[in-house]
Parts: sequence; structure tokens; C-alpha cells
Amino acid sequence: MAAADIDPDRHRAVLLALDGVLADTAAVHSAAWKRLFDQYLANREEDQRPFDADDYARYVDDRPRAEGVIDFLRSRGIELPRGTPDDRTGQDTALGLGKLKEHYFRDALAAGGVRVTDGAVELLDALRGRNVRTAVLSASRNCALVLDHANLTDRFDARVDGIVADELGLPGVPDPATRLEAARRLGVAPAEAVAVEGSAAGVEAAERGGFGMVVGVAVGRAPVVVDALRRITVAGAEPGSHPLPEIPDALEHWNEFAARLRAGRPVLLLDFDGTLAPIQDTPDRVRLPWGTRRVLQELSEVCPVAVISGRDLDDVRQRVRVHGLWYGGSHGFEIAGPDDEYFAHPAGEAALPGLDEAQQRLSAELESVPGVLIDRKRFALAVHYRLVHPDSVSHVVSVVHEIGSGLPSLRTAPGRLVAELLPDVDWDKGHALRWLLDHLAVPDPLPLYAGDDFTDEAALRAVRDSGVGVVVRSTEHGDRATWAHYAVEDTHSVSALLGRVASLLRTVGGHP
Ligand SMILES: O=P(O)(O)OC[C@H]1O[C@H](O[C@H]2O[C@H](CO)[C@@H](O)[C@H](O)[C@H]2O)[C@H](O)[C@@H](O)[C@@H]1O
Repeated sequence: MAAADIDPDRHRAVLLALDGVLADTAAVHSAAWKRLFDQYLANREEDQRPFDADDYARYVDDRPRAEGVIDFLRSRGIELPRGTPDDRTGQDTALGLGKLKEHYFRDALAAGGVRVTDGAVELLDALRGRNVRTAVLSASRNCALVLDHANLTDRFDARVDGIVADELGLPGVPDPATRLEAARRLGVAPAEAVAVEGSAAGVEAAERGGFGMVVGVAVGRAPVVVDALRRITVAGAEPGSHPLPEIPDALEHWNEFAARLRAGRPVLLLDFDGTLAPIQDTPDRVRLPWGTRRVLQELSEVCPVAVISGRDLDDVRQRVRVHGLWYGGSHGFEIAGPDDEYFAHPAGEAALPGLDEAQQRLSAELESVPGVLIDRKRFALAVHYRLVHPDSVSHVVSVVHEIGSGLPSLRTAPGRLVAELLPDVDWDKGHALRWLLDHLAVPDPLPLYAGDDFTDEAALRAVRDSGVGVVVRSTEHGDRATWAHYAVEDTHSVSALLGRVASLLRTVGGHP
């Protein structure tokens, strides 16, 4: 089965035709034309055969309305004058009947809506998730209305429709003018963009416009042909994640948030830096705010609480200093419980020689770069570049990658102005979270995870279907895709949210 893969590293934008690609508008138009013509023919003496699918394709599809009226009625032996734009709706002229068709189209849309193509929403989400800009194209002046009925209005960065084309005097397809205008509005060169078309004329327009990739959905003569929209994939996109700026605020949606918590027995799993404690220029300056410590203490009395951090286990334990909590260090490679429970992932031990060697080599190679901080945790190693001059950052990051890729026991992971080396196994904060849930064996658990960084996404993904995920907005990577259900502005808001959770749990003894 033919497929098309959009590669966000090469394709900065995607233009998508609305009609026949994103939505089945033809069904709505066809219903409106049929109502108009069948009703009209019933009152005439000439050929009264009802309007059918062949008539739609032959006389009216993708054609100016008045021309469609004239040509179809001529096929039934009726000659109608074109009329003028001032003609009444339903008047016996092509323009008068065209107005009535428009009326019926809106009726049909209001009554039955419009069917959105399978895979359309998922594709648009995937593109957004990878920061690929999108434009919707339609020759129709009803484009905005259709998008509204299809709940697609907010999913595009640009729209070039019949209204825009009329205002700018742009010719329709196969002329490339509307496609080029969309690329201009998205701020990309056509060669950097993909056009997804649903008609031969659209394909020709995109090819003439010099678009980087032209995909035809069930259009045989396109350079890339797919039989259905869902065959178009986006490299590196994870279906189900969403752009962080679009995630609703947890405090503003508190009632809904609380209702989710009521679905089980909450287990709180929290990241440390950037979530519980505000980010500082250097890791040693970080302090847990007094109010947050008090809330954690309160929470630990009503439900299990774990802090899962990229820091060393002892480091995070000392900075939080709340008894009764579980702690995870080195991104969950090491876990300790309140009653001396202890777990270390075997791959952590196995990676120790690699981490030691990486530490030595990184210290030697980066010694001369001002601002670099090498932060060794038991089972991980962070190279901080928050204080490094921007001109030297790519050098620092590439040295970490080079050294990491030369040591088979290690892998690299990005973070907030930090590049980390971790044991190269399938273990992350998501696995640590599941390990904790298994170990805690809370009946009917409802995991609530909060985090701010890339490494938190594994845990946010782990609670996506069975818990609640909260992401803390940040200036670094703040527009990435996230698995979180809700967002909060900063660490103060995390503290406020946890305070509300504590009150909720206190009133019902730990199970809202
Ligand atoms: O999982 P976390 O608890 O969020 O730990 C992730 C890393 O956090 C720390 O680095 C980050 O915070 C620093 C202090 O605010 C900041 O200077 C740095 O730029 C951030 O990346 C910590 O030092 C790392 O070891 C953790 O892996």
C-alpha cells in the first residue's frame, strides 16, 4: 500500500486541500444540488430525470456555480439566462438558482455537518507536534463555515479559500497562485513545503508551483500517490502527543482535574528540578521552596508520594527532605523507599565503567570551555551548558554525543540546557513509575505525574491512559509535543495545584 512520509527536518510546512482531502464536502454539495435541481425539474415539462452522481461529476463539481446551473439544465433541455448578482434567491436565472443552492448547502451543513476524513485530525496533530506549519486550501467561499462545522478551525496557520482568492484576484487551480499564496502566508519557500491534493488540477497547480513534495490522495497522476489520507505519516511524530502551548491549564480546569483524580486512589509521582523547585543557573543553588515542602509533607500523610529526579539519589533526597516519600535518582535507575527499600537497575552497575571513562574524557575535552559544568550522578552524567556562551554550545553538545556514542554502555539524552549520558537500556522515568506502582500495589491506583523536561515525557506517556499528567511550561523547548493532559505555568503553580490536591484528599481520607 503506497504511503507518504513527511519529514519535518526537510518539510517546514504542509498545504492540505479541504475538499475531498480533509473533509467530504462533496457529499454536502451534492445533497444541496440534488435538492435544488430535483425540485426545479419537478415543476418543468422537460426531462425530469433526477439529478445523480454522474451529473454532479460532469456538470457542477469544482466549477463556478452559475456555469454548473446553466450546463446541467441545458442537459435536461432547459436554457436559462445567467442573470445578475442582484437576482433574488431562487429566481429563474443561473445566479438566482445558484443563490438557492448556497442556501441549501448551508441547510445541509447545519443539518448533517460534514464528515471529516479518517486520519485528518491525527495528521494535523502529528504535524503540529513536530512544529510543521499547516495551511488549508479551498476554492469555496464556504471554507471557514465548513471548517467550523468540522471542528477544524484552529488547526491551521493559514487559510487560502474562495474569499481570499476573490480579494486578491487569484486564478483557481491548475494555476499555482493559491498554493503560492499559502506558502507565502506560512513564511516558507514552496520547495520546503508539501502539498496534499485531492484533484488532478490541484496536483498540477502544486507541481507548477515547485512544491518540495506533491501528494495526491487517490489522484493517479500525482508524483506521490496514497489511497487514503491516513497513509500519510510524519517522521518522528508520536500519535497521541500534543503541542505543549495548546495544553489546558490545570488550575483553570480544576473541577475537571479533580474529577479525573476521583477515578481512583491517587499516587503522586513528581519531578524535582523545574517542577517542584525553580530552575537556577547552577544545580547547587536549587532549593525546594518552603511552602512546597509543607505541601509534600501533607500529601505524604494521605497518599503515596515519590520524587523521581535526574539528580543523584542522595542529592534529591537531601534537597527535598520530606520523610515518608519514595525517591528516584539518576532518572529512575536508582529508587529508595521510606522504609529502606532499595532498587538499582542492573544496567546502572554495568554502565559504571563507561560513566567513569566518559567523565574523565569530558572533563579533559571540555575543561577549557568557560561555563561547562559536569555533574556526575551515580548512574548518569550531566553536562550543563546554561552558562556556556551560545557560540560554544554546539561544540559542547557534539563532544557529549561523540564520547557517548563511542561507549556502547551509554546513550545520550537531552534536557533543559543539559546533555546527559545514561545507561543504554530501555529504562527511563516511565519504567521507574511503573516499577513504583507495581511495588506500592495500591488498589485501583490513579497515578498523577508532574514534570517539565524531555526526560519526564516517558512518565507522562506512562500515565496518559490511566492517570493524570501535568507538564510545567518552560522557556526551553516550551513548544515541544507532550503527553501531558494539563499544564501549569511554573513551579509556584505546581505548589498551588498540589495544595489543592492535598485539600481534596484530606477531606476524604486519601481517596476522593
Ligand atoms: O529530573 P529532574 O529532577 O528535573 O532533573 C533533571 C536535571 O535537573 C538539573 O538540571 C536542571 O536544573 C538545573 C538547576 O536549576 C539547571 O541549571 C539545569 O540547566 C537544568 O537542566 C540537574 O542538575 C540535573 O542533574 C538533572 O538531570
